[in-house]
Amino acid sequence: MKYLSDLLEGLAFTELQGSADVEITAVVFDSRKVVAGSLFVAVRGTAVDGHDYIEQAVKDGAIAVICEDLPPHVTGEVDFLMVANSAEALGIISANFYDNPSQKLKLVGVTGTNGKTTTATLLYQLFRDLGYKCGLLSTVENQINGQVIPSTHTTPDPIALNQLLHDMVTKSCDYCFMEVSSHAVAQHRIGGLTFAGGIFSNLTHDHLDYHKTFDGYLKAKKAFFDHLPKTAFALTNVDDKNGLVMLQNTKAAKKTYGLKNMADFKVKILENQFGGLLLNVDGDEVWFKMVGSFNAYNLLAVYATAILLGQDKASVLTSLSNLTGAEGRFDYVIAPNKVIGIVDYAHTPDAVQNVLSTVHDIRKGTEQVITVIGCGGDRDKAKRPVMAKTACDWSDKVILTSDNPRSEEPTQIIKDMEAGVDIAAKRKTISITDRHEAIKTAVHLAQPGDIIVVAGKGHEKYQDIKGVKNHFDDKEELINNFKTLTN
Ligand SMILES: CC(=O)N[C@H]1[C@@H](OP(=O)(O)OP(=O)(O)OC[C@H]2O[C@@H](n3ccc(=O)[nH]c3=O)[C@H](O)[C@@H]2O)O[C@H](CO)[C@@H](O)[C@@H]1O[C@H](C)C(=O)N[C@@H](C)C(=O)N[C@H](CCC(=O)O)C(=O)O
Ligand SMILES: Nc1ncnc2c1ncn2[C@@H]1O[C@H](COP(=O)(O)OP(=O)(O)OP(=O)(O)O)[C@@H](O)[C@H]1O
Ligand SMILES: N[C@H](CCC[C@H](N)C(=O)O)C(=O)O
Ligand SMILES: [Mg+2]
Repeated sequence: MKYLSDLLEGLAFTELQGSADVEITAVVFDSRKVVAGSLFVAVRGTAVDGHDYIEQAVKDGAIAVICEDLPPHVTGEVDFLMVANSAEALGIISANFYDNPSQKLKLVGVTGTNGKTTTATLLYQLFRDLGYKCGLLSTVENQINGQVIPSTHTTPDPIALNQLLHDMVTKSCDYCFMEVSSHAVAQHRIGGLTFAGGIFSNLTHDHLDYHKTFDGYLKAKKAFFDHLPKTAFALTNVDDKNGLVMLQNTKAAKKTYGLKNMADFKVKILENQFGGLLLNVDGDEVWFKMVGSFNAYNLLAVYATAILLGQDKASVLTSLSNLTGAEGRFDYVIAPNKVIGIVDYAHTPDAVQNVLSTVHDIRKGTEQVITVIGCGGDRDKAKRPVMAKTACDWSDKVILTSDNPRSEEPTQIIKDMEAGVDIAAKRKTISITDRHEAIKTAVHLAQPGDIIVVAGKGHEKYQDIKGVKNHFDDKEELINNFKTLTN
């Protein structure tokens, strides 16, 4: 049983109208989810303002409201609590409602443009392998000790987040590894959480539709480190241009990792093949199953985190060497005629460049690289021509197609991509709007030994067209088309 007064710990409010001595049955920030006895938190969003729904929330049974401005006319016995920032208050209230679960386990957050899911998933797999009970919050899925809970966001909203952490504590988890998206930092979804550590992977072009400028995007990521407590560690990639910027104002213990620059944790790539990576990790040579130099960074970040969390080096390296990471990341299938199909979640210019340069580095000889790629609708338009150009720079043939068009016209998104393709590159490019047809065409163009890279959707099992999510699975498409080939 929770009273409003129990939820106010650590919350700075400017005014309370009412007694705070009321029992709260649920905390909600969406009026459509109000039940009798709810505390409704009115949040200003990107599309609408939650303050416009206070009246509706009260009609539906909310008995207390947190807001930045009082509504003009609300009738009934309702407590009002005024705050400077409702989104920030929602984080603190949610944590209090679930008895601050992040303080009862070790919570480690991973932020950066690319590599969050891979790093968080590897950490979860590693620590379970080392014998700990763990939770995972990721783009692909959430997990509590092997129990899968579908995920809707990279970082859930504060209520869902604290509820999941509370379930992890109930199930005796020692650790939780989570992704921290820039949207989540900007919207205070992680407000009220206590982190044991924060990891930064890299910062490249993405989400400028939301953050407007690269500097705005950088500041959102940096704010995560600015708010880490003294007791935490802040681990950054020194090879990234902004790696050290992230740590400028943190109170946490500063730690670095890198392949090129001086760092607390260092790795050297000795071999990079389809079969995996041979790395020298702080003096020890170890083979890993993960492919590509970008995964050397992910593996190093995971290794450094495990050491910072007090784990034994030999056990960590033994376990890590067997792990394969998250679904849909450099995930490959081989056809009867030896065509290789790679599904990868590369949906930023940097990720496309990384996956294709890795393929370039590890292919044996003159095999063609055929890339199938699209860009998401209702997302950063500036990355479209750059992703298409990068695909052309690193491939022998490129099929431009649809990703998740969402509310946009698929042909227009492809036109935006085509703008990045110069006249010389046009000759090796085809545009096919239907992603099924695009993958089928790639398979039919491929000669034995050729490599098809299907980029952008990775683990996703749907394609969102005009708000309807139709079943779609890149790997399944490759496998089905491969079945039509003979050896
Ligand atoms: C752009 C964005 O991030 N939007 C997120 C945001 O919603 P919003 O600000 O648009 O909300 P809104 O519709 O304007 O509503 C404002 C407020 O009014 C309330 N409301 C609204 C209508 C109503 O009838 N009653 C009511 O009370 C809403 O509940 C909300 O509190 O807050 C919501 C609750 O947390 C999120 O679900 C929603 O994610 C949308 C669905 C989304 O697609 N987000 C993506 C871009 C995202 O967050 N992606 C990142 C990953 C990015 C990466 O790859 O790095 C992620 O963490 O998943
Ligand atoms: N450390 C890295 N540096 C650069 N690119 C990477 C790195 N790790 C993975 N990638 C590329 O980025 C893609 C996405 O990786 P991953 O899912 O781990 O990132 P993410 O940060 O979780 O992405 P999202 O923000 O969409 O959840 C991979 O499929 C791969 O192409
Ligand atoms: N977390 C990323 C996912 C992009 C995946 C890609 N398939 C797309 O739909 O754009 C985003 O919200 O930008
Ligand atoms: Mg992710």
